[in-house]
Amino acid sequence: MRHAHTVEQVRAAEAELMAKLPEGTLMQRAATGLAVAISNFLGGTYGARVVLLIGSGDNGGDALYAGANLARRGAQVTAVLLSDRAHAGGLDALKVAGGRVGSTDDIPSTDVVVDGIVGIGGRPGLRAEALAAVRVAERYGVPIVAVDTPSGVDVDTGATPEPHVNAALTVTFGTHKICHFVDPAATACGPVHLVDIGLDLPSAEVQVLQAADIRALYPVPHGESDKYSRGVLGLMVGSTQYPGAAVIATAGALAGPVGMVRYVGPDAVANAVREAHPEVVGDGRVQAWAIGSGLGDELDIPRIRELLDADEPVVLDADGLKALDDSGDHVDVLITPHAGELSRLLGVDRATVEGERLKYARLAAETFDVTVLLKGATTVIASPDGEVRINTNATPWLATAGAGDVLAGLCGALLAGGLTPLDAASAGAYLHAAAANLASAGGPTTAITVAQSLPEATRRLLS
Ligand SMILES: NC(=O)C1=CN([C@@H]2O[C@H](COP(=O)(O)OP(=O)(O)OC[C@H]3O[C@@H](n4cnc5c(N)ncnc54)[C@H](OP(=O)(O)O)[C@@H]3O)[C@@H](O)[C@H]2O)[C@@H](O)CC1
Ligand SMILES: [K+]
Repeated sequence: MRHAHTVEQVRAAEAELMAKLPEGTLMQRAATGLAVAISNFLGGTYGARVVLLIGSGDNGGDALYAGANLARRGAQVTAVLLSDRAHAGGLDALKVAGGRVGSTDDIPSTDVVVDGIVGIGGRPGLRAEALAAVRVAERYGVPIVAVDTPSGVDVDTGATPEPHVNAALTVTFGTHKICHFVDPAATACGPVHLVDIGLDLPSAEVQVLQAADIRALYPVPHGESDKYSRGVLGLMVGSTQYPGAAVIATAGALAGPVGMVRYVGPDAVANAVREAHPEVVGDGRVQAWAIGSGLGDELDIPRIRELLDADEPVVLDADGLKALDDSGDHVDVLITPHAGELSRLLGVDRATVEGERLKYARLAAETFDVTVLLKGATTVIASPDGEVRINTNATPWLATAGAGDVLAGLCGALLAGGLTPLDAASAGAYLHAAAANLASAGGPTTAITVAQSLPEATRRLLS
């Protein structure tokens, strides 16, 4: 599992550790790890040209000491000072090692720009001098390695309301920060390399589950299992208007860990579902419901509300979200909106939700007392008790019609298999993305191919 802590948590852990160590130790650890990462990024240091963008704080200090390290190993290192103040010890170390102070004129011919403008002490946005330097790097296509965080992003929310650095690599220290995982800031980080500096941290605000974590959650059948004990999922999806949604959501459900799938809907749609999936049966007792994909105008809001209030857990998606209200106990409900659907639920515009995905996923979880899976390049999952998980393994090729129906069916199957809404959402998002990676292999794919790739993605996870 990977963890992301808030700035406040990092500052507290840093203060505790600094009190036990000689002054400057943490910065030396950070700078050494940064220098190694930059050297690896460049494929060597001898003769490499490095420009450091230096702000007024310790983020600049990290960059200056790393620059000194690289200069000692044969790099030509130039610091561009963007403020009246710069970390004095770091600047001395750079000069002693043979580095020099230059200007933005040095940027076009450099191999890499190191963003030491601001880190966890920064406010969103870039001041004029910093912005001008970053624009030169962008214009000349010079890659930027960000120190700790890409300057200008909002570290604790992942929002990017103003201009910011877009990094080719971010090198961070001690722990991940929320901006490393939550879009749009996560995209601005590029790959993130974590340098351990020995911080002792409390439990994290945000977690990213890895393959081993998902494997441990997945409901694997055993010798005594039968089709009922593995879980039965009811599907209330698709309509005469959108019969394909039913076929696709069923494919997602059948590729999950259920023993049986029941379909409830118009006869014509049920026939289409059974033609594609003859193993599907009709109405009866279930352990969980997946409701909503492709219901169109045929959704029966009173019936959906009955199911939301019943004991069985529910995945509520797409048109079904219209039945959600903020009264009642919905802790066993998982909703799977995209930003547009979440914006309608909360009465804010879509761009606002897209700009602050973590904030609005949490708000919806709290308002409706549900677990929220907010779909996107990085998926944000927020539970009503405040836990947050991010899924980061998706491919942009997954943005294709019907992919959400596969996810709803799969999450329903995981709920019917006995997982909590938070775990079902985590495993569902992870496996959906893993299947999409297999289906796409770097090219276009379809929702049905993603569903068909789920068994292989699951086999690879479990083996
Ligand atoms: N914590 C740890 O464990 C460790 C931390 N370490 C490192 O220290 C970094 C944090 O350093 P920090 O506290 O000195 O703050 P930092 O981010 O350099 O900002 C400094 C000043 O910049 C200014 N400023 C603000 N916004 C701005 C903007 N948009 N554009 C331009 N300027 C802006 C503002 O000052 P102002 O100019 O407003 O007076 C602010 O006070 C951390 O990210 C990591 O790299 C490691 O060395 C080791 C372990
Ligand atoms: K930075």
